[in-house]
Amino acid sequence: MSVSVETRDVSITFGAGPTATKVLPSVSFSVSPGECFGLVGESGSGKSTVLRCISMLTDIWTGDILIGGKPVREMPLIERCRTLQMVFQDPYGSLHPRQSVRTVLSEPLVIHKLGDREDRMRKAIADVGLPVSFLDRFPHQLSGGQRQRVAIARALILEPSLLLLDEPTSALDVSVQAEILNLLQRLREERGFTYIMVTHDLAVVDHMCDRFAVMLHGEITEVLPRDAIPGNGATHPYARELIGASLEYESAH
Ligand SMILES: Nc1ncnc2c1ncn2[C@@H]1O[C@H](COP(=O)(O)OP(=O)(O)OP(=O)(O)O)[C@@H](O)[C@H]1O
Repeated sequence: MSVSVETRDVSITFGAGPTATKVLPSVSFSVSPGECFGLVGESGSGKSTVLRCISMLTDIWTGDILIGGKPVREMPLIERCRTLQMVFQDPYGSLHPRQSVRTVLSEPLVIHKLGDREDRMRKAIADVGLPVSFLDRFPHQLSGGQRQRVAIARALILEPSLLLLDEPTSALDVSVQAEILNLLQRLREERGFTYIMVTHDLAVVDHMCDRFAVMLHGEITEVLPRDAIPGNGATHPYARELIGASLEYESAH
């Protein structure tokens, strides 16, 4: 259940005329099947936009995005949903307050006309470490970490190969962040998922990612292996500065 991802010269401009903003001038990177690839960089550098392009949440980009060698634009919606899923930062905003966990998890199964719904939902909820009784809970009856587990279960229920993770732990308490990262790590080991993970936290990259791209003003300055973090092996000045600041912060805490 692994898939490769390739972006080639992906570019996106929001707006038109004098207010047009080129948010991504040209982004190219490759992710191997089963790899966890991080996207880091300052706020507004375009990290989430890259995920939105890959997932086709926005489709006004130019260039090529291939998933398992197939252009994502040519994938029918149904196939795309069963290949890739996204997990967002804010588990409060991403779950409908009036929908029970059962409704949240059953919706994709109904849309995709999949059978054995109860079994699939029970498996998904157990896979994210929650009791089956939680299927009958509503979001307000869940903690932030439990909500994020439900959001991950929703992403898993169609058994995708690629998860796009947009700061999946940054809205959570520090103690809960590690639990969610460990859950994501375990799921990747068990299922061989490919992950592309946006984060502003290099400690998260160090914990989770095989390689990571450092973005600045919509461009990738450098792609580095995780083990470039401890000795600050970056060569681009901005990437060196980012890693240096993170190492300084870590040593002071
Ligand atoms: N739909 C849109 N219309 C206009 N501008 C947009 C749109 N979406 C994103 N942008 C702009 O694109 C830039 C990049 O945004 P993006 O959310 O990708 O950055 P980011 O690196 O993920 O930031 P953060 O870490 O703060 O989430 C920002 O300047 C943002 O204002």
